[in-house]
Amino acid sequence: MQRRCRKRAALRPEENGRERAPRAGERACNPIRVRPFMNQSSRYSRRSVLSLAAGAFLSASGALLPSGGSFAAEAPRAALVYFSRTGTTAGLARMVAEASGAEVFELKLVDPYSDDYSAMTGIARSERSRNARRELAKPLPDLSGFDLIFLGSPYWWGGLSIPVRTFLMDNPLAGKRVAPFVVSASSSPEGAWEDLREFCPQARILPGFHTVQSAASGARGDITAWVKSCLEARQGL
Ligand SMILES: Cc1cc2nc3c(=O)[nH]c(=O)nc-3n(C[C@H](O)[C@H](O)[C@H](O)COP(=O)(O)O)c2cc1C
Repeated sequence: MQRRCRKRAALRPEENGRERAPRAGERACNPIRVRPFMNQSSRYSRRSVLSLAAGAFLSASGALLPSGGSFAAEAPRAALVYFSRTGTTAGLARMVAEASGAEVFELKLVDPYSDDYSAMTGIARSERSRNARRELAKPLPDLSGFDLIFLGSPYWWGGLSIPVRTFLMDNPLAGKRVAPFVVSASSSPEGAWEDLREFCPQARILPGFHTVQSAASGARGDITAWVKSCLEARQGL
């Protein structure tokens, strides 16, 4: 896992931040496709009806499958919510989605920030100091059917980005397991984990993943291992 930790005093944006324009296709995350359980032309033999009935009974009674997972734990109930301004978090989100099969929701702004870093960074800093919101474009993710939420954000001014903070103000993810991943130019991610504890006091926050921007494109191995640990944590609860 990529970690480059500095003291909190160093949690400031890089003046000549090494942001870059998103690469072609970087925002195109693929939502999971759910295969229908059975197609219309399937024939319901007596045997298949019996095994369906047995499955329903075992599921209702919470019995375990031979693999060790319960029927409920087999269902894809992971979602991925992220914001990315210049594409780095989006690239990580794509890796997380591929490793987890999570359904992907990208947060977008009604009034996006300027592409010019120096023009927008002071605005974001002021928003953070005022605990201000930045309105999100609809439709917003409906996470009611999910129990594990991968949450991706760039690191802004010592914490989560304003759009992710805005999302959490309205969606504190109570009762969910939250698996955060954060990318910064150089700072330690501690402020992001602190934000999460503040905004999601009733969520179970799993150990997060952090990388610096310059290492993000090479993080596939580390982030895939992290996703696996989050999925295992989900099954154990
Ligand atoms: C408003 C703003 C504030 C930032 N603050 C920090 C910071 O405190 N520490 C840091 O290391 N990087 C900081 N950065 C750099 C971003 O974390 C970094 O460029 C990140 O990769 C951007 O992710 P994205 O491409 O998904 O938008 C900041 C960037 C912006 C735009």
